[in-house]
Amino acid sequence: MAQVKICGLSQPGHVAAAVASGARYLGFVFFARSPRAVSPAQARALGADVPPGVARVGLFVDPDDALLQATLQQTPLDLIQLHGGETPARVSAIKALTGLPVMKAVGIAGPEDLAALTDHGLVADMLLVDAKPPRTTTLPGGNGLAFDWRLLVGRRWLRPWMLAGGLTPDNVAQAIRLTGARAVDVSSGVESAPGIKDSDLIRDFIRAAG
Ligand SMILES: O=C(O)c1ccccc1NCC(=O)[C@H](O)[C@H](O)COP(=O)(O)O
Repeated sequence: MAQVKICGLSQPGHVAAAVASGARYLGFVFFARSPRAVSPAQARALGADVPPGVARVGLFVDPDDALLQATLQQTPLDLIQLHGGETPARVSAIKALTGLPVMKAVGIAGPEDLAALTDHGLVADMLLVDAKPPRTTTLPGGNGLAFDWRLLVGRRWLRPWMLAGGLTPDNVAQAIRLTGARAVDVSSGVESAPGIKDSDLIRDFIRAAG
């Protein structure tokens, strides 16, 4: 079974549904422009009763040190997800600053984007292989768009990786079969409206990834 990360959680009932269905990672978005953004206090409450073995992931977009420190003072996190234009050097600095493992998201639109996975694989603890956002959006992720999964066939990186981008309960099994992903990440595909998670879709997604 592929491990599942449910990203952009903001309601306790959806956290409970994700945990009960077997999610291994819960994503909390600390990016003000996102419809899924939560405050550190909200994230702390959402993650308070998470059982051992389920990781609380804090998602940031080009955060400065002050934001990271202020968030971590208020919210226990197990993994930092970086979803902006962070360089490998910045990833390394954030690991040192926070003392937490870092998952670096890399947007893929074509073969020319794959080299960034190799570069980030030298420093990040995990890689998130996501669709490159379209120029028309202000959101660096969570756009519900897939990329051509065939680009990943036969590729290997130094670090564990998750597949993301446009995954749904209907296509996740095929995506896993084609790419060999051992972990998958979803946001829009388990929502009934933009930013609104749906417990039934969360359950269906995790079952389909199994
Ligand atoms: O979800 C957001 O609102 C978001 C905002 C800013 C940066 C990243 C964001 N989400 C990133 C994720 O981890 C998503 O799960 C990933 O991009 C896949 O999203 P989707 O295609 O909607 O499943």
